[in-house]
Amino acid sequence: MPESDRRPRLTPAVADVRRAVREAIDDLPEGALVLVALSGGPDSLALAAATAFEAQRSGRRAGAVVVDHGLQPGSAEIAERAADQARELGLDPVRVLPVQVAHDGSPEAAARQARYAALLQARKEAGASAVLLGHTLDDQAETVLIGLARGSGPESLWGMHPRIGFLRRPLLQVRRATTHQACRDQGLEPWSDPHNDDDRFLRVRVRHRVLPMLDEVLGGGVALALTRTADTLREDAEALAHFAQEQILDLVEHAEGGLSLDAGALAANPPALRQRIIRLAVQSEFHVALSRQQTLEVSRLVTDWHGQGPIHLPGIRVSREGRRLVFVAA
Ligand SMILES: Nc1ncnc2c1ncn2[C@@H]1O[C@H](COP(=O)(O)OP(=O)(O)OP(=O)(O)O)[C@@H](O)[C@H]1O
Repeated sequence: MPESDRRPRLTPAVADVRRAVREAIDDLPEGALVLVALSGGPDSLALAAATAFEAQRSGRRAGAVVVDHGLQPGSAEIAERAADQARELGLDPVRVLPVQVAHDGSPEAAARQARYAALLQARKEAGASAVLLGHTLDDQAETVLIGLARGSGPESLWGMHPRIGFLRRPLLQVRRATTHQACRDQGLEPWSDPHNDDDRFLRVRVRHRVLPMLDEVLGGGVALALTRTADTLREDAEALAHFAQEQILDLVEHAEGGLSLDAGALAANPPALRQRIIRLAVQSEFHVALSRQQTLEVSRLVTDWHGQGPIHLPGIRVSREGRRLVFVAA
């Protein structure tokens, strides 16, 4: 490509991606290092270019980590090519990390687990303040839709968190079309992952068939509506989690082999909060995640108690003893 075509141009797409990155790293101190998780695909390549620019502009440092899952022939070359692109963009340090992907269960889940472990380890070793991931608004919409279809509870509808621990996802409000355009505008040539067109993957079918069909039938903007819903749900859920955490400190008493909660105070809470407190108590004491059905059963010992006997959950006995709801290991 002629040198003149590679010169970064400030087009609307480039500006959008840069703005998203600027907002995502705004709270970090001068001199802080951020690492871009770079697959070489268009989303993370656009993210890398914007991060290189924004970090330099604001006196911060930006590096990149490319994980080589070793799952397909030539993966090491693909990873090296992405690393070279990152170096050309001025990112430093740039590391390629080969990982071992476990062979039991779903290969995608195993690859994801190995990737996140490697990214967080790399962050630690480099002393970086954050790792930036290239998930876009379209990825979020797909995640929400898949969660909704699986019926795996409200948590699956929250979508991906914009910030969780050291991980940040600056592009969750940016369309995939924008990152692709930003790459073209800057003369960047992303790697095209053949998996992204492989219809055997549920996510690919949702991307190529379901979302376009929903757009056609329901009118455009479905992806945006899905992500907005996820944001609202997540914010509400975070508020409930906060209140549950706060309340549990007042309601709980620890005892030999378990704990008890003040049933009267628990009953005074709205159902959503009451159920969360029950789940949180069980999770923290017994490391068990109660299903909705189990939680409702326990909740009835609080709101609908007329002397009935204990409930037996796997490894836990729950009973009502006067004003207290008692959980003991069984
Ligand atoms: N091999 C990898 N090395 C480092 N980071 C990765 C790798 N694969 C994915 N990621 C990170 O996770 C994000 C989401 O991954 P996903 O698999 O959905 O994207 P992709 O199709 O590989 O490519 P991209 O999102 O870069 O266009 C990427 O944007 C990137 O930040």
